[in-house]
Amino acid sequence: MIKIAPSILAADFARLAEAVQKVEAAGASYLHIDVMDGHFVPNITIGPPVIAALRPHTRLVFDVHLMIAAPERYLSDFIRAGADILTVHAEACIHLHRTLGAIKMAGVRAGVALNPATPLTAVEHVLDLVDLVLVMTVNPGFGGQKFIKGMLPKIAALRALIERRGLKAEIEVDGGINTQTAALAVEAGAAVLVAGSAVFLSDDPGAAVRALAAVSST
Ligand SMILES: O=C(CO)[C@@H](O)[C@H](O)COP(=O)(O)O
Ligand SMILES: [Fe+2]
Repeated sequence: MIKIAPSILAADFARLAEAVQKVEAAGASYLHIDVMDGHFVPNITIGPPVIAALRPHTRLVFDVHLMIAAPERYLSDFIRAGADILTVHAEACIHLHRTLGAIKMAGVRAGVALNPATPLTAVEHVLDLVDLVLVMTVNPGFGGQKFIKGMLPKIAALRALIERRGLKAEIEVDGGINTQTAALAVEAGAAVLVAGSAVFLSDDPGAAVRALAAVSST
């Protein structure tokens, strides 16, 4: 089963609870929350207080994508705020193995993300530690960018590697996902689709979630 993870980056920040309830009712699995610090990426978004404020409004799994430098400094703040999955960038962690171990030790799911230019070898030695690998299909920092098709072979190679090693990590794709690119990503091996603009900039976010789920299962 393919999972849909709407990204609130494209939602109206003044009406987040309402936006989240719409996608939950439409059958979304995860709520993708993009945290940016203005250092690791050239943009600043939200932090733990906004996540904590949203937590009582939904039962969706909070899939927190940390686009921040040295994320190990803030793991406990995000867990306390309500994160269920904490994904750190391989490029942002000097001690990636230690950071992923700390996330698991804290009792939440661990994810590792890869920028488009980062090869799979960067996560080869931590794959057994993670619940999720996030393959960025745009350069992180902004919503509304164009899907990079050159990432499809990377997704396929990751899928093969995970299967060959008998691991359970989910492959999540993030950036430029719409009904067309969703089909390509799923065909390559993705199991979780993040979508911001395609969901929250549409007139009917619930219908957009259902459309993505329908495309990806055909
Ligand atoms: O992490 C990011 C961007 O850095 C994403 O999660 C975006 O929020 C996806 O937005 P769309 O490309 O779907 O508009
Ligand atoms: Fe993201």
